[in-house]
Amino acid sequence: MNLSAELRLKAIIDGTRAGTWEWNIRTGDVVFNERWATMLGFTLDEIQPLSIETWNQLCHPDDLKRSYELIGQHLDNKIPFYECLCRVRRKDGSWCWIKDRGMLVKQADGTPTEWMMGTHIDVSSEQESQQHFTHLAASVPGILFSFEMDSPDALRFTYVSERSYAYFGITCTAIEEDASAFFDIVHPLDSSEVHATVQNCYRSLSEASCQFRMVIDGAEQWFRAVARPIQDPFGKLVWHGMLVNIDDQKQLENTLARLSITDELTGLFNRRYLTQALNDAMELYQRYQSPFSLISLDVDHFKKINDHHGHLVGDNVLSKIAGLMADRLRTTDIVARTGGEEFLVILPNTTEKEATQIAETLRQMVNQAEFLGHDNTPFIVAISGGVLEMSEDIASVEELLKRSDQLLYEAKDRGRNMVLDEQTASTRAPLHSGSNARPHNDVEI
Ligand SMILES: Nc1nc2c(ncn2[C@@H]2O[C@H](COP(=O)(O)OP(=O)(O)OP(=O)(O)O)[C@@H](O)[C@H]2O)c(=O)[nH]1
Repeated sequence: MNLSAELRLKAIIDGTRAGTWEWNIRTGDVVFNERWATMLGFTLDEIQPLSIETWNQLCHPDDLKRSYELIGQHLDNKIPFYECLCRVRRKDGSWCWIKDRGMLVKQADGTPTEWMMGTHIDVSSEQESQQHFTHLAASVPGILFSFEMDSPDALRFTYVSERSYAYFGITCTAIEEDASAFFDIVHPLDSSEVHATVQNCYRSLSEASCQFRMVIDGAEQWFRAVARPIQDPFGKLVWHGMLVNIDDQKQLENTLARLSITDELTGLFNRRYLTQALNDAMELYQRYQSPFSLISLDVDHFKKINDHHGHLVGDNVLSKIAGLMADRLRTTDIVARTGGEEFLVILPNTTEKEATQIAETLRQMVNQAEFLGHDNTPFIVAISGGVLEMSEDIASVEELLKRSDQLLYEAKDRGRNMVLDEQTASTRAPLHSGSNARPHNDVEI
């Protein structure tokens, strides 16, 4: 085809719907094409006379400043092309986004002319979509992200919303440049779970979610991440998802979990937890013969304490006994208030002899402690106990509890303020001689 260069250039410019500009950087003269004017809602005639001032008036001042800086860099040969995104005022007063591109025109031998030439392309709709997305990402209560994986161990974040800085103090750019900026602050105890989820994403190609802790400024915070793969227009799988801070929800869950196993009055474990712990201990015993002992304790004549001093003092007695027990016992022991004035203690790796000694110490501690009545008069409290070591002839938790209760009732029958284990019960001799026993509740009150 034998078309002139001028015709071909015009066809290309018309086809791309580009506005064109030519600017004499010395005189300030400019030439715009008709498309340039219609892009902004004008006709060329309407904006005569044309000069660089026409552009200076229509371009947003902030963008104009940036534009001249970039042109300066181009004229100083620091950048090969000039390119800037500018807001430009339309005839109706609204703003449009213009992608402004151009360069200094040079002679065939490379000598610079006085002219810069380039194009203006209206990119408002792309820019508005981008702005909408940025605003949306800033307003969702979490961090939006996209990632790709060439292998299960090569995850690359292709997008992270700006909230990453508010959440982690790490910019989205830093995470996009190097995913380890994110993975490095995953809590060490949760990092294998996070990596397993990532590997699962790679293998299953389906939606994945994971809850984990991040260590931010030395403090743990819980997050939940959900991601699902979507095929991009080039056929590549890209995971898109959101990371939400669930710390409040986790705190609440932990509080509820703690409350569900805690006795409100004493802060010790409750019967529900103890039953579970006894089942676990029994299983360990049956599988690995891991020994343990059980102590049942009950406050003597507690009804009289309540009746005489009132329920509040009764509550204080229970709390004080709980405190004495918690102080004396090991952290590996499980201490529970299992009923009104009943306590149970599981002692792992403890023989009956050792457990009986511990129960006896508890009995003495309670019996020697000073309790104060409603009128601040001191009174004495006694407890009785039954001690039993788990053995092969005990078939179930129920049987274990029944046998330790029997020992406790026998201690009550024999006069209270004493501890009995299977051996002492069979010899019918109470463990304490009575010499170190202080007067009993029913005597005192
Ligand atoms: N203050 C207080 N009293 C409670 C609580 N739970 C149960 N009680 C009371 O504890 C008392 C237990 O009485 P009993 O079962 O007769 O036992 P006891 O008086 O200690 O007699 P023995 O065990 O035979 O020595 C009852 O009066 C219950 O109302 C509690 O949480 N706080």
